[in-house]
This record gives sequence, C-alpha cells and structure tokens, in this order.
Amino acid sequence: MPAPALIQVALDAPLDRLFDYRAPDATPEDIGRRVRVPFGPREQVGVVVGLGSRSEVADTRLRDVIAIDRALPALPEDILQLARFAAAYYQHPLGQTLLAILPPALKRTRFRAPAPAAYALTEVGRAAVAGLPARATAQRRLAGLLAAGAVAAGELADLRVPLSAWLKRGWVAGADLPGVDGDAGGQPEPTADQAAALAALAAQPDGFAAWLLFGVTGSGKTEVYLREIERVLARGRQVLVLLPEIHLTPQMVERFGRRFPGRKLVSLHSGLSDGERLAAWLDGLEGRADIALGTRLAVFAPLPRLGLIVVDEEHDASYKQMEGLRYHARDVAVWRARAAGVAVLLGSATPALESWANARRGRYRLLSLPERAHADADLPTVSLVDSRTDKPRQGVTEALRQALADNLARGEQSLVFINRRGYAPVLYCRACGHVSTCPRCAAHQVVHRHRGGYQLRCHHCGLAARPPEACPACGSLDLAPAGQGTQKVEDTLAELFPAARILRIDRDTAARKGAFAAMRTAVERREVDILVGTQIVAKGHDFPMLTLVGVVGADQALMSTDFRASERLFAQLMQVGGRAGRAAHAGRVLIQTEYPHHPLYAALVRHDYPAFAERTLVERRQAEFPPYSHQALMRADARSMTEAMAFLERAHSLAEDLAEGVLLYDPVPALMPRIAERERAQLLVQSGNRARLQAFLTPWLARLRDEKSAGLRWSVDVDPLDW
Ligand SMILES: Nc1ncnc2c1ncn2[C@@H]1O[C@H](COP(=O)(O)OP(=O)(O)OP(=O)(O)O)[C@@H](O)[C@H]1O
Ligand SMILES: [Zn+2]
Repeated sequence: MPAPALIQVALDAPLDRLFDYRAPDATPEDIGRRVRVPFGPREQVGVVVGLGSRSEVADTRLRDVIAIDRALPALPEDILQLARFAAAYYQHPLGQTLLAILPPALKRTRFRAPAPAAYALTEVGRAAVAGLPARATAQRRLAGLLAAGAVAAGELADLRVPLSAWLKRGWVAGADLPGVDGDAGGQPEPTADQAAALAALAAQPDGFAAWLLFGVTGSGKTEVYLREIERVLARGRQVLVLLPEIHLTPQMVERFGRRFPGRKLVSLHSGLSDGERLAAWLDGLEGRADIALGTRLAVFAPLPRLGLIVVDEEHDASYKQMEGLRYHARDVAVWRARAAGVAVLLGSATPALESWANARRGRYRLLSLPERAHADADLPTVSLVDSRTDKPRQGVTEALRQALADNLARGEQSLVFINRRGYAPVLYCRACGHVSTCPRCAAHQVVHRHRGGYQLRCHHCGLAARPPEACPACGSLDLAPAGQGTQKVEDTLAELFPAARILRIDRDTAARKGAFAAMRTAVERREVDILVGTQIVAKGHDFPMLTLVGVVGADQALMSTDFRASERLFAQLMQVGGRAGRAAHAGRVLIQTEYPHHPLYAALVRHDYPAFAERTLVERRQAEFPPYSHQALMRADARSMTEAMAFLERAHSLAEDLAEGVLLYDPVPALMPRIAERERAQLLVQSGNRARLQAFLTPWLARLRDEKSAGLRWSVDVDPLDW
C-alpha cells in the first residue's frame, strides 16, 4: 500500500513551523498552490510548500485538506524561495511571510474572482441606454461616461452610478483598459551623462549586477530608467519598478504609460481595491504585464519573465516595513535580482549611507548624473537665513517673507516646507511652563485647528481631546499654542499675503481620496501661489513654475539622539530643495536656522552629498554604527516598564552563551518609553559580520519562543531604521 500523500502547508500562524495535512491526490504541481484547511475550529487559507509521506503527527490526528485551489496558477518557485529568504533573514514565520505577500483577495477562504480593470457597454447596453428617460439622471451619467469606450474601474468606483445593476442586466461587461496614447517619439535626447550611464548598463553582460544611479535632483534619473526599461522590454522581459510613495504611483504610471503605449502596465499598492490588486497581481504572475510599478510590497510580485528591477529613491525610509515582516524592499530587491540573475538599478540624489558604502566597496557599480538634465536648469541656490539675527515672526523670517513677496510679484510659485503637521507642537502654560502631554503616551499633545477652535491630538496613539480651560498644573488661564506646525504657517502666510492662493498639503489634508491628484492639478494649472507642506510634498514632483522653497523648523532634527537623523534631514532638505527651479526658471532655497555654520547645512549649500556622506561615514565607523555593523533590535512592551525590562533581561541572559562575535547591549527603555499605555523597552544586538548576527539570532529566538508572560509583546527588527 502506498504511503498516504501529505502536504506541508504554510499557514498564517505565529508559529515557526509547517502543518501536515492529508491530500491523497496532491502532486508536485501543487507546490505553491493555495489550499483551504481545517485549523483548530476554523478554516484557514494556506500555501502548499512541500509534499511528504510521513508526518510527526500521529495518523489519527492528521486532518484532510479541504480543497486545493487549482483554478489559479501556483506561486512560482522563485517567489517561494524569496519568501523563504525573507522569513529567515527577518526572523519571521514562513507561513506569515507567505500569507503577507499574497494579495488580500487570496487570503480569504471564499475566493472572489478578480475585478476587471475597466468596464464597457455591451451591444445590449448600447441599445438600452438610447432609450433612457431624462429623469434617470444617474443612469444617464453612467451612459455618458461609457459613451466613448471602456472606462477604468477606479474612475467609476467613487461615483454614485448604477454599475452593479447594469452588470446584472448585462448592459456592461468587464473590459481591458484602452492603452494610453503614447508620444514615445517625443522623448528627449539623452544628455552626455545619461548616455554614459546607459552605455555602461548596456555593456554589462547578462546576469546579476547592482547599480547605484546617483543623480542630483532633476538630473533625469527617470529618463535613464525609461530607456533601460525599453531595452529590457525589447528582449521580451518584464520589469519591476518600486516607488516609495503610493501618491507617486499614478503620476509614474501615467509617465510610463505615455512612454510605452503598446505595453501592459500594472500598478500594485495598498490604495487599490482588493479586486484591482488581484487582477494586477495575476497579470504579473501569468506574464501578461510588461511593467509592474508599485510600493514596497510589490517587491514580492511574481513575474516569470523578470529582466530588471528599478528602485526609485532607494534611500527612502518607506521601503522599510515597520511591523509584522519587517523587511526592507530595497534589500529584498537586491537579493531577488541576484537570485534571478538580473540587474537591479537603485536611484537616488541622496543614497542611503548603506548604499553609498556598498558603491565605494565595489559591491554596487556607481553611475553619476551630476547635473540637471534640462538645458536651462541649474541646481537651485541654497542660502541660510540666520534666525538668531533675523528673528522669525510667527515662524517666518523677514528674508523668507521678502523672497515670497518677490516670487508672488513675479507670478512664480513657492513652497514652504515644515515637517510638522498640526497648528503647534504643544499647548504651553505661560505661568508655570507646563506643556500638554498625552495621558496615554510619553509624548506631547499637538495642537490642531478644529471647527473654529482647537483640539489636542496625540500623534502616537491618536487620542484627541478638548484643550483645557485652565492649566492642569497651576490653574492659570494663560495657555497658548507654542511653536509652529503646517496650519499655523498657513495662517501666518495668509495674514502676510492676503491675496495669495495658499494650499496646505500634509497627512491631514492628503488623507482624503483624490486630494493628491487635485493638488498636482492645481499646481500645474497655476491655481496655487504658495504650497505649505510636510515631506509628502517634498518628493518626486516636477513643477516647472515652482522657483522658491523655504524651509522652516528644520533645526530640530539636528538635536535628535537617533544616529540616522542627520542622514534623513540631509536627504529631506536636498529633496525638497530639488523641487525648485527644475525648468527654465532659476530656483532658490532659503533655510531658516539658528546653526548656519553646521556642516550639514554647509554641504547642502554646496549640493555636496558626497562630502556629507564621507563625513557621516567617518562618524559611523568610529561609533561602529551601520553600515560598519549590522543590528537587530528586540522590542518589548508591557503594562509596566518592570515587566518589559524583566523580559529583556531574561532574553539577554539566554543570549550570553550564544553571542560569540555579537555585541549585546543592555536593555534600556525605548526612546518613546510609553505609547498607548504600554511601556516600551529595547535590547540592541550588533555584529560586524552579517552572517554572524544571523547565526546568532535564529537559536536565540528559538529559545525565547517558549518564554511566555501574560500581556507582554515582543518582536525583533533586523536592520532597524527606527528606534
Ligand atoms: N535628456 C534630457 N533632455 C531634456 N530634458 C530632460 C532630459 N532628461 C530629463 N529631462 C527633463 O528633466 C526633468 C527632470 O527629469 P526627471 O524627472 O527624470 O529627473 P529625476 O532625476 O528623476 O528627478 P528627481 O529625482 O528630482 O525627482 C524632467 O522635466 C524631464 O523631462
Ligand atoms: Zn497618545
């Protein structure tokens, strides 16, 4: 009698193991397929990762698989391998990793078919809509929208139109999206630097290569991606393009669509509906998509003909996932490219110091675009406004006010950058100095404008409260918002320039659907004179009439205890400054600071990223911080600090005999020691050798898996970016 066929299933369970199920008809083709299995009292979706005939589970306790989903193609072997790598490297269970990389629609036990990308009228529908009565306004609106041909599903989603009723009646049906009209002929001639970069890429023999495209803002990095992609597409391969921000995807999709009119482009990000995401994912998996553009999660998209991976703005912190599988999409992309034997192209004006160091060591090959691409565009002039002498009034110095006034008079656009949303960072008692703090967190409450008055909000736990009438510490009524946020700067500018059209963009205003696209259109149509915003306006945009950038309140980051703060600040200011003067009009950047002699600002004035990077790398080497060491951070949180610290002390003692070649720091309270009534502590481990650190983490964490203590949560973050 043949041994019973078993499948090994990865499930979304916090246990680092696989689960065996009986599946008499399973074949090797089923590896990578979704299955439905009984798990405890419920049904769960899992992925088949192996076959077997013997199980450690007693025969009587083995359960039968409910169904193997053979309607969909299996996850290909390279994606299973990628998941195995990510699970092992980031110390996360394989099952949870695999389930995290599946589109949400595939995680449900009741499987729903992918939604069409677009809808079009059927023959029947065409005849029917001709006879719609005038009072059927919603129906007539839908008929109008569809009159000229297929319309993207997303464009119909927000409108109140009777789409589902028409689907039932057979008046509309799913359709493919019409291709974008291309102007592939209208592409600019590459500059000499672009041509040199492209020649180097083309000269590289097939196979893995990691490239760092270091190009100043506006140097035409995107143009290099586009031409290299064209070359790879021509060889019949697929291309994966990673972008840091979901807001940037639509504009990139549009730019790519225009450039590659005949090609199928799909986008993959969390802003899509589950149906759209599934459809795009399947287009990739089944080889229909030529280009997949997406945010970090797209790095796991199955693409059987993969020929190139591009990571735009590779330094961006949003490539790092902060919970669950705490992966860094750039690093995973490099690993994937190596496994697939293809090139990976990392682009940035301010590369991550890790990447810069890799380029210096020859692990990445460096391509440079030191000048702006546009023939008339120079890099903006950066100047520092000494705010000790030119004292800001409501946040704005006289120098910045004057520059904004000049720009307004010339009809050019300006951007005021302040990386702090809300009205003011704290509510302050002028009698005793008390500042508003969140009752649940070790954080200040931020003052927000709210319905004609104010509200106090915690940016860590979200708690909102009415401001107190009197100071909770001394009873004084002399309470006032102190410092500036985007809302206050917006108010100040409105007072200074009553005729100016001002638009504020921060996470609060951009949360509304379509807000970002509306902002872009308004700026492009020159319906805005001054933009006020946080870092979300700083990235990626190309606004030809924007010629002045003012930076307010940047000094704060200089004081941070996080060793990456200065790297982040430099990148941010370089990016935001890079929005100025990208076309025919010269740009300038004014930075208000009390530290005009700080070397970080000096490097910015000279647009000298390499100098900044070299200096910072020397500091990192002295302190043995990354990239000269590799870190993992264990975080624990509990109702009391004693519990959190006790757990980490225990973890520390369980590590001691394993930690050869690994430096174990003492457990300490976290930088933000309390969030939402949970006390937080951390334990840092570090090694000069990545493999050593990995070899230590696995057995250490295995020992800790059995340590249970009620109400305590812990996790490990490999290559942490935040503290
Ligand atoms: N070879 C070229 N000739 C003329 N214009 C070009 C050329 N390459 C790019 N441009 C133009 O220069 C501008 C900047 O290009 P692009 O957006 O590709 O730069 P980037 O380096 O990706 O910018 P950033 O990183 O600042 O977002 C665009 O308006 C683009 O159309
Ligand atoms: Zn809070």
